[in-house]
Amino acid sequence: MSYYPAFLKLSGIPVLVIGAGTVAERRVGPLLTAGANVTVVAPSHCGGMARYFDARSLSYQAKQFEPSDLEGHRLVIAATDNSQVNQSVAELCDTKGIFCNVVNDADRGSFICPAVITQGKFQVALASGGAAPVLTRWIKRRLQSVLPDKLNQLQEFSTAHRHHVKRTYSEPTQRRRFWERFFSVAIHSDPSTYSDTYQTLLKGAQPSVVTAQLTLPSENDDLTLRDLKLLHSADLVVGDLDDLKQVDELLRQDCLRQTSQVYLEKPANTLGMTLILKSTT
Ligand SMILES: C[C@@]1(CC(=O)O)C2=NC(=C\c3[nH]c(c(CCC(=O)O)c3CC(=O)O)Cc3[nH]c(c(CC(=O)O)c3CCC(=O)O)/C=C3\N/C(=C\2)[C@@H](CCC(=O)O)[C@]3(C)CC(=O)O)/[C@H]1CCC(=O)O
Ligand SMILES: NC(=O)c1ccc[n+]([C@@H]2O[C@H](COP(=O)([O-])OP(=O)(O)OC[C@H]3O[C@@H](n4cnc5c(N)ncnc54)[C@H](O)[C@@H]3O)[C@@H](O)[C@H]2O)c1
Repeated sequence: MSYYPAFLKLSGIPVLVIGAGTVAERRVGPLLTAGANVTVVAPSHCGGMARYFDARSLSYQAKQFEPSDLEGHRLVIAATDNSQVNQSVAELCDTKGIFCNVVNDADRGSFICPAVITQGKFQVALASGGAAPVLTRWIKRRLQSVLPDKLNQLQEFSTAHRHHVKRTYSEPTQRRRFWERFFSVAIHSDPSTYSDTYQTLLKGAQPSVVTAQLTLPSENDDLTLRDLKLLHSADLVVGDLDDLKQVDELLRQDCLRQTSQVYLEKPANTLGMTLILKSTT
């Protein structure tokens, strides 16, 4: 059995969270952001949970869970530190056809909560089928360091121009190609240049190749987030054999590596290389 991934619309939907510790707190923020009407039931709460108590769509009941608390709820999170309570919540939910997440046992619940990276409307959700949550968290951190930080603006720009592109290109394949070319250039650019790139590509012109000269610290641990992102975005990297070897694991598998003796002057104890970020010809 594998899980079916989906994004839920919870605006105005009553959701019950049982328990008010650190794990319940991690659930409540995203539920409120999604517009759910959240009820939290727990005899005590952690410090972080208190910041949500002023929210109009949250009600906190300082008491132990009782089966009647489930009435009227469409989604339930069993997040107490008592596995027997969590299990009986799950069983009751099963009989009532309510979807239930059990934070201490994926198998007992009917859905699991993924690790999420959010940039505006853009969401990346990750899970390991309940098998390795800490691995999931670790992969999320890795992804965060390589994802461009302007996804939000890129999404807003493409949403605003979607209908125009649809009118310009009647064929879905043409539209997809147009957007792929646009994103491949825009992802490395400042949002102020999106309009120019868009107009240029609409006219059918080829965007120019974007290059970057990097001088990097000799230890990978000292690389900045910007360096990591640039290295990961590169389609072609030109540099000394030794320098290339050192950054090899930070490059994408499909990135071309090219060794060259001729290289820019670099300070001692640094690596140097030329990155071709996107060649669209
Ligand atoms: C991804 C993330 C999302 C989130 O929770 O928001 C998440 N766990 C995270 C972190 C984390 N989890 C644990 C530790 C402490 C390390 C340790 O002590 O072991 C840490 C680290 C930390 O807290 O920093 C321990 C743990 N987790 C579960 C169990 C029970 C079990 O495995 O049986 C135990 C043992 C408990 C015990 O021993 O008592 C179960 C689940 N954890 C899930 C999600 C679901 C499966 C997701 C998947 O498929 O990968 C599921 C099934 C529950 C669910 O669906 O709710 C979040 C990263 C948040 C982020 O960084 O964004
Ligand atoms: N899913 C995850 O990511 C993850 C991570 C770490 C731990 N866990 C598991 O989640 C459980 C909860 O972790 P936590 O750190 O939030 O615990 P916590 O001790 O901080 O909070 C437990 C909460 O449950 C409430 N509670 C206890 N009995 C209750 C009852 N009968 N009715 C209503 N509320 C009740 C307490 O008042 C408290 O608010 C842990 O026991 C652990 O097994 C899950």
